[in-house]
Amino acid sequence: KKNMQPGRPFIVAVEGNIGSGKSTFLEYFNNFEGVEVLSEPVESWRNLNGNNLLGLMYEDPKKWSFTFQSYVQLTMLQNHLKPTKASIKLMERSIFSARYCFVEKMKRDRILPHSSAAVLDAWFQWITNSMNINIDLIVYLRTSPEIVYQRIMERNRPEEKLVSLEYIQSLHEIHEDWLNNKCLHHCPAPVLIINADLDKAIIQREYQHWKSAILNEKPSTIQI
Ligand SMILES: Cc1cc2cn([C@H]3C[C@H](O)[C@@H](CO)O3)c(=O)nc2[nH]1
Repeated sequence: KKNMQPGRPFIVAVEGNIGSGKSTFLEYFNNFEGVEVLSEPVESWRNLNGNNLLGLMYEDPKKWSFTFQSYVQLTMLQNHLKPTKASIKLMERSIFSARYCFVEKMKRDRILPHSSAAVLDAWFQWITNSMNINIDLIVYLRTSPEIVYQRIMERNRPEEKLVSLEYIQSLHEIHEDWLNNKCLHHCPAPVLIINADLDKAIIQREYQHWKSAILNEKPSTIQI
């Protein structure tokens, strides 16, 4: 699938649960020429003028989820709009997973009051309707909750020590609803599902197999 407007890069969003191997995926494709990788701005979430919004959110979700997700939405928008000379822009997550996965989850858990969710949604609707937030392909790193939970514990990110298996399981279900079960919500692009339970060493073969579709190298004969 060639991207429509000449001069605009082919934009890929890598989606998946916490610990699903997005960084590993991005590191692999970062080596190819013409590719610009935009990682999730976790460091900004950890330090906005001295405030660790990520930490606050995990410590007291009811109090800080709106603040955190509001800033996430801004930083993801900045990534979407960031100009690039590269022909392929690989983004870690997107403004869509912010809205349809994480905010959705917090709404369902009643962590976000409807009033706060409504404000986040008003921003999301205005942004996505008034700007060109284009994505040409979503790569869904599909995992089993138990496996990624194990990886999260081993990775040992300080803010994530409070993450429960239940949280990971429901985030998995939400990703499945969004990207695997006939796209319950608005799916902004075709979805390529990769089995990301595979071990780091083996999964490189999977990346290699899908490389031409991910890098838009030739009209992909693969029906996604
Ligand atoms: C778009 C988006 C990414 C994202 C990440 N996170 C959390 C999950 C991980 O613990 C950490 C880094 O992805 O941030 C979140 O709570 N809400 C998010 N929204």
